[in-house]
Amino acid sequence: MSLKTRFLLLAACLVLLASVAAWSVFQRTTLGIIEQWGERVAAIQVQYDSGRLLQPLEREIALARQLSDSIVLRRWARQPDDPALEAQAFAEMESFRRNFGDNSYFVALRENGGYYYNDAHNTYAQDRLRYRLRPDRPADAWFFRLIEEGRDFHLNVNPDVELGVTKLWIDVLMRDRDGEILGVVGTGLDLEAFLGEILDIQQSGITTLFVDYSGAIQLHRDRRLIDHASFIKSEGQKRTLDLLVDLPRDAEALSGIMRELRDSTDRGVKTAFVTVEGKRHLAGVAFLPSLGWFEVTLLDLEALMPLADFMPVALVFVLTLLVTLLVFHQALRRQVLAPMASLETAMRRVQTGDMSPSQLPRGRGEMGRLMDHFRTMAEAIRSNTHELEERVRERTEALQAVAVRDVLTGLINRRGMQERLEEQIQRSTREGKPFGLIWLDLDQFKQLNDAQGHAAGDQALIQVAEVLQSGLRPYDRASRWGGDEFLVLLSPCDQPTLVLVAERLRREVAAIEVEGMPVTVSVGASLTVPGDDLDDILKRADEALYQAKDDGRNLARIAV
Ligand SMILES: Nc1nc2c(ncn2[C@@H]2O[C@H](COP(=O)(O)OP(=O)(O)OP(=O)(O)O)[C@@H](O)[C@H]2O)c(=O)[nH]1
Repeated sequence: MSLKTRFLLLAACLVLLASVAAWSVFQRTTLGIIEQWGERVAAIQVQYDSGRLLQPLEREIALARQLSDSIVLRRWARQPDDPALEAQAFAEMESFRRNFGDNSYFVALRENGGYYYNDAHNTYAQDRLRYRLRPDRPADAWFFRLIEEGRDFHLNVNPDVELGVTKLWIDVLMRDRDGEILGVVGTGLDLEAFLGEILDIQQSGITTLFVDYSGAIQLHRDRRLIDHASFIKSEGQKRTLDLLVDLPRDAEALSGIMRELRDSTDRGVKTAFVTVEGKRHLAGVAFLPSLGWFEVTLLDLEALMPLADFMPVALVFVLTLLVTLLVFHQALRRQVLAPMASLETAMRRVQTGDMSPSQLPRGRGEMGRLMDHFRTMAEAIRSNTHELEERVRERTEALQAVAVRDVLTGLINRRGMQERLEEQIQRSTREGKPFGLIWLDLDQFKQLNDAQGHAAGDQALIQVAEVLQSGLRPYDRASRWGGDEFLVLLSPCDQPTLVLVAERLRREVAAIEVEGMPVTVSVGASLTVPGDDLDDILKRADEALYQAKDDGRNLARIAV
């Protein structure tokens, strides 16, 4: 796997890891924001709804209390059959009827069990005694229970059997001076109208409801959930808050909050997260001591502040990560991968022996230093290699020179002469110019060796070489062909020159004397003709030399 792939994989893994971590932090943070916001909204909503409920109710309750305190009414309650007291009481009740919000009242007397009622249309002006309350009739149980429990004030949601409507009844006990209960008075508010005013607010995601001490639902937008005449029912029969929440622990939490609020003087709002119909809700609970009720506001957090609203933030985050990855990739490519690729190419060139200077980019930091080091190293290798090559060339030339030189005489040897002859034949063929070859062989050299010793023989050879060397033109060449034989190359050359030089060389050698003994040579010379190869010319010169030997030695013979 290449470095680039590995780095990108690593970067992708890191980005992925960072994304997961960031997503979880993002979710937690947004959830935290939503929760904090929800708690504040719940508190405001609860206070707002409580205000809306209490404002109209408190007025009605105050009026009902005034009615229960009426001296006229109390006097009549003790003697309901007294027509004079009844007339006064009816007049009093009539004035209250006009003041009640629903323009209706009820008075239920303990003395005669009479239930008196008149409505907004003054329907029962002549027939206010609607019926007699009976302990054995379930519909009248509220009256007997209130008296039994001695509850001075109670709100009761219950159908009006007579009228066929459901009302929110404000029940207030009427007592005489020594506290004896005379009956129950109050008014009934049309539940539909009341709910329409207080709870039927179309605010999606917000549900407000009111529950009594025991958690039984008293007011709810969904009428089916309202628990009628809760206070006369046993625990298991009531429609309570537990029905709304999905989990038992949520119901327990809400009960706990209600207990806490009821038992403390803190009139604030307490909140808890609950699940309603599978959705997470924030429940705000407040206690309304004047009613003995609790207000519960359920906020559907997902509906009020959908997590999707935070998506642009998430999108910006993801885009930032992608841009970071891109920038990282670009930076990696520019600052590491590209210089490394150039470095690798340069190294490969050095590896293959290409020592020409490499075009490496100038870098900064570690990469720049690496480039500089490589440049210095390549330069050192280049100069060392050059020096080495130079030495090898010199040594080779020296070896070649030694290989073609005769150690004794200092002339070029047979091999050196052969090379020159090859070159000369090619040039002569190319230029069409002949060259001359003179072959010299010492006469009776064996005798000199035998008579004067080998060193004297060597001396004779050296002196002959000196004669040849000094008697030639700069572009002619003399060589020791082997033993006591010498070969002289004359180029350029013509027949007269060949004859002249061959004779001169023979004559000059003949002047040499070693250890008192004369040294002579026999000479065979030949001039090349077009088309000659080396063997042809050597053969002709050799034949001329033999001729000189045959003719008596110390003679020069020219081949024709
Ligand atoms: N001192 C010495 N003698 C050498 C050297 N190389 C060859 N010789 C001798 O040279 C002699 C050559 O003899 P030959 O060419 O056979 O005959 P020659 O005595 O010269 O007689 P001709 O050539 O017929 O006149 C031999 O005795 C060799 O030993 C050398 O480097 N130094």
